[in-house]
Amino acid sequence: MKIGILTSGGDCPGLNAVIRGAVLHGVKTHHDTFVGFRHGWKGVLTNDAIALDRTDVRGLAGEGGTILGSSRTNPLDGPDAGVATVATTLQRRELDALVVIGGEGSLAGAKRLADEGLPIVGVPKTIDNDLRGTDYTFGFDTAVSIATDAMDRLRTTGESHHRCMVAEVMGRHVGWIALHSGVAVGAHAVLIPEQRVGMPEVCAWVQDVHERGRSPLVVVAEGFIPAEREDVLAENGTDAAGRPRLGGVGALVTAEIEQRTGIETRNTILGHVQRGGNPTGFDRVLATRFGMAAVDLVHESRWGQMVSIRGTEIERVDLSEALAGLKTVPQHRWDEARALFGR
Ligand SMILES: Nc1ncnc2c1ncn2[C@@H]1O[C@H](COP(=O)(O)OP(=O)(O)OP(=O)(O)O)[C@@H](O)[C@H]1O
Ligand SMILES: O=P(O)(O)OC[C@H]1O[C@](O)(CO)[C@@H](O)[C@@H]1O
Ligand SMILES: [Mg+2]
Repeated sequence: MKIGILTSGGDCPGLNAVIRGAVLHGVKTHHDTFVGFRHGWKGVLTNDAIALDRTDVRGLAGEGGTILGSSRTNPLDGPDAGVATVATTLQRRELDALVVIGGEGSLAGAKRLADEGLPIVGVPKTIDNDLRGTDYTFGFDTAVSIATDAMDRLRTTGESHHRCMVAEVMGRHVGWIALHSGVAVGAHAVLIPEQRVGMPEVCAWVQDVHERGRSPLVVVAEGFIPAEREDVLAENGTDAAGRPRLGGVGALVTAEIEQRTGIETRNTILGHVQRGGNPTGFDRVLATRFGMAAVDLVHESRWGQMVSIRGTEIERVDLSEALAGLKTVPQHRWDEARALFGR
């Protein structure tokens, strides 16, 4: 078969490992040939693709970023977009299938195109880990590991100066990165989009820890909304796709803590560092298995499905199941973490 691949949405450690897994498995097992579309859906709309052979994916398992480039282009929106344009590119390239590696936005586009009869399968990616239908997305483990390492460092400098340290991590709609990295470093407060917490409560936790002689560490997800506010903090305009650019809630939390407790406090925004660099061993293995399984999905003509992991097994689910709302942090996981805050 002749198969197209694209990477779409925010990049994520492990994208290259998926591409490598798909190409190696397809070439070795099924004698497939591959092309990679450049810059996500944009490459499909403009018919911009490169051939991908075994030699092109050599050594890619551990490399961050994506050799294909990524974008937040919508395949169905705009004068040069639409089902017909995508179908024409697939025909011109004589492709039997398209593998879309993306988050919930990119896969929503993939589903709509598959519903129109195009031969498309999905691979779930995002550092946010917010896709349903899979226990994990690759990239999440790497982001947690980077955030954990950074916050271990914040703790030592915080202790030296007996300061409160605030770390803002990614997590647009969900708090998985904040929760896992926060628990990993023994944070004294973890603030996530799913839970409305007021600043008096956060300050009480901080004060308790400070009085015990420790340096408080507060982890805050970029999408956290303090109970005193109505909306998420997004004062940096919008991105190219028109989405509000988040960020800044760490500074707000820092200012509130200093003002209400008088404890000297410093803010650090981890930002895109969490998405860069080499994937962890866990993510390399998951991404490789996802890439291989996506090719099997193609050979079974399972259009409109994506690969997923349940426990230790790779499975397949309908995109409709994966896209039926975001996978948020459940209440019991928050309660577990919260039990360790404060006194
Ligand atoms: N329902 C939809 N149908 C078609 N395209 C969509 C839909 N929703 C979003 N998109 C397109 O998909 C692009 C990528 O979505 P988004 O920016 O959420 O990234 P993602 O693939 O979810 O990855 P991540 O959120 O991890 O960065 C959006 O910029 C938009 O152009
Ligand atoms: O790279 P950009 O466009 O600034 O997007 C940042 C967003 O992408 C993510 O990293 C992944 O969805 C979010 O956590 C974050 O809000
Ligand atoms: Mg998204």
